[in-house]
Amino acid sequence: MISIQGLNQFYGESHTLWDLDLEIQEGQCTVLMGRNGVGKTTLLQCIMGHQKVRSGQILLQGGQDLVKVSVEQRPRLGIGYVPQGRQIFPLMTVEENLQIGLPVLPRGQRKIPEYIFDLFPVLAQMMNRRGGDLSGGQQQQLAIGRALVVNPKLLILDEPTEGIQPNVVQEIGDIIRRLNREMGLTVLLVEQKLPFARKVGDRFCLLDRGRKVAEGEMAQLDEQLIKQYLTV
Ligand SMILES: Nc1ncnc2c1ncn2[C@@H]1O[C@H](COP(=O)(O)OP(=O)(O)OP(=O)(O)O)[C@@H](O)[C@H]1O
Repeated sequence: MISIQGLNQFYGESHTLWDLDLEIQEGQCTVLMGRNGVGKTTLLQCIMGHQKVRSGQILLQGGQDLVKVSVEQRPRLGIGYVPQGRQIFPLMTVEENLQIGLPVLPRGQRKIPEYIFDLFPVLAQMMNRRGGDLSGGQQQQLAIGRALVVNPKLLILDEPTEGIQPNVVQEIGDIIRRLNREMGLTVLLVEQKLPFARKVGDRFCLLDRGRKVAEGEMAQLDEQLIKQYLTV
């Protein structure tokens, strides 16, 4: 679905991503893992166009290079993004937060899809409440709902369980699995919690200091890799 080839990224003089290659396979849920500060968020931001890439390619199926596509165009290519920290607009209502993605859709199709309310009934109940009044878990559901408004084929999530109560974490895991396995969305997510990664992920990719150090089927993520690259 997406083929990342030879990606290098810098913050000023600081070389952050090094010659990164990664294949995001269609229909799979890939979990990007690694300790704090290894470059996971930066990689997602490069895919979304929020960070500039120094060299390398991010190829879509069909060969289009995302690096050459403007930030505004990327959601139109079927990519939904749930950023770290959710980025809900606190003074806007739930409905207005959801509507933000609508201009991406062709005229005549600019309607919040009903299935979003089937997935997250709480959003239907709280349509007129302000985003800032929602709990952390509800805001995360809103952030995922907002990303789904553009009818993505690829859903990218940056630490969707960060700062969320355990019962809601479970619910969000179930929803990501449904989106991936029942509705066929390809998923790429950053996740630090190992049980959650194992539950939702088909594949893992481990980063260390901006380089890919291991990848494979989730079952191949063994104790040695965990000790070497994940435990602190
Ligand atoms: N806007 C920025 N300007 C300069 N340096 C940055 C910027 N954002 C991140 N960095 C640095 O780049 C490196 C990679 O950060 P990044 O946030 O991508 O890592 P991460 O693996 O997502 O970490 P975390 O798990 O803590 O979110 C870190 O050393 C970080 O300090």
